[in-house]
Amino acid sequence: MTELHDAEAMISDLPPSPAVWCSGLHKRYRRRTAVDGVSFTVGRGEVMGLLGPNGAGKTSVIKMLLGLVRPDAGEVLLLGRSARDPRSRSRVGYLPELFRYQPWLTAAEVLALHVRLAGVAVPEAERRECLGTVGLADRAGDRVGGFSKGMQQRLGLAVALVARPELVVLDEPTSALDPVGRADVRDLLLSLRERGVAVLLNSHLIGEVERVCDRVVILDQGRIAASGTLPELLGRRELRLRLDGVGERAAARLAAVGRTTRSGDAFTVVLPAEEESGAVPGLVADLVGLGVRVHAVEPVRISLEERLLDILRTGHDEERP
Ligand SMILES: Nc1ncnc2c1ncn2[C@@H]1O[C@H](COP(=O)(O)OP(=O)(O)OP(=O)(O)O)[C@@H](O)[C@H]1O
Repeated sequence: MTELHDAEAMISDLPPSPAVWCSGLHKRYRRRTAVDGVSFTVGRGEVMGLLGPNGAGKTSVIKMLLGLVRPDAGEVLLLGRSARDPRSRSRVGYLPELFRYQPWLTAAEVLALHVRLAGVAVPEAERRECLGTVGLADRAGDRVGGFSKGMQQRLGLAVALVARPELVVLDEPTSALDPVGRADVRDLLLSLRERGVAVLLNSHLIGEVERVCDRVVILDQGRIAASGTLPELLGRRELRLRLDGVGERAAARLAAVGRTTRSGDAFTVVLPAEEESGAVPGLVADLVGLGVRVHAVEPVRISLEERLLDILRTGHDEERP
């Protein structure tokens, strides 16, 4: 008995298992490899963004995580349990990319149905509040068949949230929403994080991902092209210059600072991570000394969109080993 209590005490002292843990996921559809060795974790209370071009494998990964598509290889644990275990599934909320709800049911009935399916007791007042959170408070008694696409997506969000999930997986949750609806979803994601709910968000709206996500995984052709926290991914700074009269020695001086690209008189130099505060004034002084005319100098931190395009163009994340 004491030993059992000791074991329970030891387990309760352990940090909670990640919301999502997956390792070596592979999926082929006939000859086409859709997902090729994808591994990542989503911590409890973490908002993680999945980014990548059309066909990169994002939805396939999500479906494998949720047990909706069987991986050819790889392992998945949701909330510390197998993805097929009903005990983990009942604590996961999911909004699919292509959503459709029973058109003959009212919004309130759809929520009641999903609460029953999840096997969780959620009082009616709480279900109504959930509809209010997604802006459907006054449509609870209306049939879903008469809802606009955006309203159906809002209902889908309510379905994903209503059974008090510990992990919420949202596949393009704002694709049908108006700008106000998008801003509402952003607030919703932040409030989920505050409550310790983990979120996996697949979205093409990079600005949205940049605002709400703690960490990002970038998929390209079924593989992880880059991943990290936003500061890790965006930590890179660049120096943008407009110069004329750049000869060989000046070009070499620019290249000595970092990788340099040129488009006409516009030069972009990647600044090293451990850039000394004197590096930029020193460079400008040297360029002037080499006869270069300096029209503009602007150090910038790149946006997630620029970073994403850069990673997808070069095929890998040059910042990381
Ligand atoms: N059921 C299927 N049968 C055959 N091929 C599939 C199937 N589902 C996905 N694929 C293929 O797998 C690849 C990845 O598709 P997936 O839907 O996972 O990409 P995605 O990153 O979610 O794309 P998007 O941003 O366009 O939604 C694509 O080449 C797609 O054609």
